[in-house]
Amino acid sequence: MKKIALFGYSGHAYVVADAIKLSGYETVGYFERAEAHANPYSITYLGYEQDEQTLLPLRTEGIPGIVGVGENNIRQKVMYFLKRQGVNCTSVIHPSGIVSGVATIGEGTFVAAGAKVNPLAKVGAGVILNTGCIVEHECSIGDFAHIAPGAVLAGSVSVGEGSFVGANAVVKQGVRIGSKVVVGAGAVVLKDIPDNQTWVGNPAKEISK
Ligand SMILES: CC(=O)SCCNC(=O)CCNC(=O)[C@H](O)C(C)(C)COP(=O)(O)OP(=O)(O)OC[C@H]1O[C@@H](n2cnc3c(N)ncnc32)[C@H](O)[C@@H]1OP(=O)(O)O
Repeated sequence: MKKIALFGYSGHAYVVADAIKLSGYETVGYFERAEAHANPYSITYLGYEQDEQTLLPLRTEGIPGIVGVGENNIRQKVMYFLKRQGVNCTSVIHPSGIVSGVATIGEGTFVAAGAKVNPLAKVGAGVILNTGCIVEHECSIGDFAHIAPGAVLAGSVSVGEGSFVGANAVVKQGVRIGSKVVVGAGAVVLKDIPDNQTWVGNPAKEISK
């Protein structure tokens, strides 16, 4: 059975833990700053990844990890740290997630239950494709982005690095969303969005942060 380590153990990490279990991996344990009070998956606590030696068993045995942190910046920082420490991240796809055979998914990317990734989509590293989202044909999603539950990206949409597309948002075909953008829940995005902006509503418009 393939082994994997989980980084983070709350909220989003529970969703990842569920998918890991259903995907037939053996979770060797979780890493967190301190042992979690709740342990719904009865996973062994392996320590804080920043403490020397805690990652040694993963390095020695070549066991990959996945970072179960919803916040894009933090997920990126932890993944970069792990890479520097010689620990690779791997993607996890829930058994009910559907990824086209001609789509690509980067390392450490999580595809949640019911998410669909259609042909020729290119999904970067450390991305969250959350529950039931749709990434249509030829979309391009930058590293460390998060497509929230139920969001729909129509054909050939691009989403920049570190951007967040909120729950049930809809993005019209061909629209280009920049980096570090926030699209609010339920937004309907009809126009390109420059980097670092927050857009909400239908039709979506910018709000100042
Ligand atoms: C598994 C998971 O849980 S994944 C996470 C899923 N969560 C989501 O999708 C939530 C996404 N977040 C949002 O939609 C947030 O409201 C944000 C990020 C867009 C804005 O949050 P904030 O910066 O805190 O803005 P704030 O709540 O102060 O609202 C600012 C204004 O925008 C409006 N607004 C905020 N969000 C939305 C929205 N989604 N749609 C329409 N209007 C909105 C507010 O009503 C407010 O308007 P007002 O100034 O006229 O009163």
